[in-house]
Amino acid sequence: MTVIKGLEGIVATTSSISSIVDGVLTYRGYDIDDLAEHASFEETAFLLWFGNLPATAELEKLKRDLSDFAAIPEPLIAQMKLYPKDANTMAALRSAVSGLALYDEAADDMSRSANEIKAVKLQAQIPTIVAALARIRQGLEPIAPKPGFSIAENFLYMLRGEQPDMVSVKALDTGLVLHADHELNASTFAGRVTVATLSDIYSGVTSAIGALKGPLHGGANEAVMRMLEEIGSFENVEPYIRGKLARREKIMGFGHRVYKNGDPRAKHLMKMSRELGAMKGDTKLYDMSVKIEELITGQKGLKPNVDFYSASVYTQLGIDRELFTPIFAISRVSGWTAHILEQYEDNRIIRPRAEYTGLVEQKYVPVTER
Ligand SMILES: CC(=O)SCCNC(=O)CCNC(=O)[C@H](O)C(C)(C)COP(=O)(O)OP(=O)(O)OC[C@H]1O[C@@H](n2cnc3c(N)ncnc32)[C@H](O)[C@@H]1OP(=O)(O)O
Ligand SMILES: O=C([O-])CC(=O)C(=O)O
Repeated sequence: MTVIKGLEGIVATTSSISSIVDGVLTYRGYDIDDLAEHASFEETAFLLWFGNLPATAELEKLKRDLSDFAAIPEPLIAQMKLYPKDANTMAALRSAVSGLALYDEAADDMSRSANEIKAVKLQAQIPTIVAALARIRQGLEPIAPKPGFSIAENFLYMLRGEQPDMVSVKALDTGLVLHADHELNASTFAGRVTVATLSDIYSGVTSAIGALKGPLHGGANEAVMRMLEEIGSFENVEPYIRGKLARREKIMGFGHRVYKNGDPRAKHLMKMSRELGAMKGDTKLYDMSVKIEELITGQKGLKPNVDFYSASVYTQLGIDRELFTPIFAISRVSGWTAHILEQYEDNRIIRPRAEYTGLVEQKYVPVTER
């Protein structure tokens, strides 16, 4: 047996949802640069689920469905109020999404049409859950979703309790487009492994949230912000980063399993970070981030990934760092569910092998003789 640690370079499935070839990311054949510039998140989700950009009537129907499904069950809100206020937000999200299944009578209906509806429902309800968790943590009442708002607008509205400004809505919407799917990343793979046992879509998304939480994956965006806070000032960037490199510690938000010459999403987030800073008249976070990039790329040859500049973007939108990875989940649930639907279409249980390296030929000894 040849063991490839971390399955690097192993092709584990075919997929027609997104691809990364020569550093170019596409969703259903559309370049991410084109989508980031022109598409809304709702159009992007439709594209991932159904394989084509929606016509006007299809997009309007999807928006209506997302609005209609956005409310979450009252008993779930009551349960969320019982979670410890200082619980990890991704752990709370993982519990709440698992809980959603209990209130969906069609949770175990494995027909394509029922699963498509559940994909749209999960997409609609996860932003409501994240906003409710954020408010409950602050001792505030959750705010009900507003019909007719986009996902980005509704999320900021439910978080802040007031109509969000259009610059913030556009920035968040673009962020959601950029994070929506990414081939066979760890959380998508976790979701596909789960549903390949013919378990339900809620189980798949719950597994995926658990995998996204880790700091080597989606959790890196929160870790980047923690690092920026620890550094504190532009002047401290260089000594801080040099110290980390000397101790051979990882710098969060840098490096990637697939991209070796840079993540095509990072430049969009970098631009957004610069523009938001300039608009607010405070470019400190952007300037610090650029300096970190200079040092890491110069010294290690590592480039920023999608998580690096998203930290300063979200902070400049007034969002707490505990919500960064949940926001990633708000976007990525579109990709996870597209992959889950694809897995069901042509399923085989995913069950690789392990090379055994443990003890052999052990003889049982009764407990009293050990
Ligand atoms: C949405 C996303 O999931 S994007 C990724 C988010 N994660 C992060 O930003 C966390 C920081 N980055 C990392 O830990 C890694 O680069 C990963 C997890 C993204 C990729 O991991 P792998 O493909 O296994 O790369 P691996 O860890 O083997 O790195 C190769 C070399 O680069 C080094 N390296 C990789 N990333 C970093 C980093 N961020 N800081 C310092 N060194 C790094 C490794 O230490 C290793 O060096 P070595 O060969 O001397 O041991
Ligand atoms: O693909 C990966 O390994 C991680 C990543 O960038 C993502 O999930 O967006």
